[in-house]
Amino acid sequence: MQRLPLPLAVSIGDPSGIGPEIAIQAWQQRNELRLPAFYLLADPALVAARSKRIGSDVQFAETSPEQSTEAFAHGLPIVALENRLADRPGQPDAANASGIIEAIDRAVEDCFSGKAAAVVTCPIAKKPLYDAGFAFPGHTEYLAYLASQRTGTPVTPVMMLAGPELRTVPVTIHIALSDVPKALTTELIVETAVITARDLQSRFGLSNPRLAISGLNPHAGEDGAMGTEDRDIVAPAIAALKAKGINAFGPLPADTMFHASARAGYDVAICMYHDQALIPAKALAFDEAVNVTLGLPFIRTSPDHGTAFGIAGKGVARPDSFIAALRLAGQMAGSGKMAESA
Ligand SMILES: NC(=O)c1ccc[n+]([C@@H]2O[C@H](COP(=O)([O-])OP(=O)(O)OC[C@H]3O[C@@H](n4cnc5c(N)ncnc54)[C@H](O)[C@@H]3O)[C@@H](O)[C@H]2O)c1
Ligand SMILES: N[C@H](C(=O)O)[C@H](O)COP(=O)(O)O
Repeated sequence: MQRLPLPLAVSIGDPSGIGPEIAIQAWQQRNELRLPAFYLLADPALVAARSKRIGSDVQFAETSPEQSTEAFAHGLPIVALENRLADRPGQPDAANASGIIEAIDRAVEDCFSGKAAAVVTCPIAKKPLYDAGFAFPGHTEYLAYLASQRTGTPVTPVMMLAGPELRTVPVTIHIALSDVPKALTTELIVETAVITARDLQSRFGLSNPRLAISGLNPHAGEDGAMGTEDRDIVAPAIAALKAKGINAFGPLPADTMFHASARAGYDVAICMYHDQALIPAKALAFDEAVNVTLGLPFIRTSPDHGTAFGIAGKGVARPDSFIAALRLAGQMAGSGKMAESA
């Protein structure tokens, strides 16, 4: 008997966002797009209610991770959460936090226990989770926490946005812009770049990845005339990376490193703060880019967009970035073979 590939574990994200409907749409396109098998960790009642709301005739298969690859052919596999989730599109509610977090926890645990090949997360909104006491800036940091709890080893996560024409990594992530200069250290840049280079080799098959390192200030500081961080913090990090044999160069002025011919010169842009990295990635490929967490002992991808509360429940959300996240997770897991559907 041929063994079926391990499925991807998809966490439902914030149920008031578009997560349920992009998962439904992706499953409906599974055959034409030859998507890897996945199951949705969710409240089945929420997914059924959202399906009805958007006028979808999707079939469901309430199942277990172990049975989900087989079930994938016939219905959207749902692995039921213990917590209930309400179908109130566009109205985030801290009362859903337990279910949102349970879905993430179980997806990670399914990877560690060999039931799933990777974690794919639907978007969460940070504020309702913070209001419920969630102490992590986002998935990226929470997944690293779960990994270090599970393995007993500290884990530093790195956020990478990966699109067809550009990969970017923010060194500092979910912090206020005013806090960036204080948080930016030579050590943090080096650690982020080392993890990025290592994972591009091991998980993306790039034997000698080229890392373009941005500056922080306009014109990368213009020799200290517009800020000293580029000279005093970023440049020493690049020297340290070169000394480790990593193909890193910069600091590059951020405004001129993303045009087409500049992009041809590197495999990833290491940027100093969130928007410096995410604006070019999303501007170039909002419907195709994928958020990947590097540095984890398991694979995690996510669409590049958020909860899109304004369009949730209307049936107009595009599933493309989520589909790209499924595909990339499948490729990274090396499944190669896609689950055949009936
Ligand atoms: N992976 C994640 O969990 C993740 C990623 C990004 C943002 N967020 C969170 O999402 C929330 C909302 O963030 P935001 O408003 O800045 O960004 P957003 O991506 O949710 O929405 C930005 C704009 O793009 C549109 N849009 C987003 N996804 C779309 C899709 N699939 N199809 C069609 N249109 C789409 C929205 O309607 C909106 O106009 C925030 O709380 C943020 O923290 C979560
Ligand atoms: N910074 C990400 C983005 O804007 O796409 C997003 O908030 C997701 O972060 P997590 O994957 O850490 O939740």
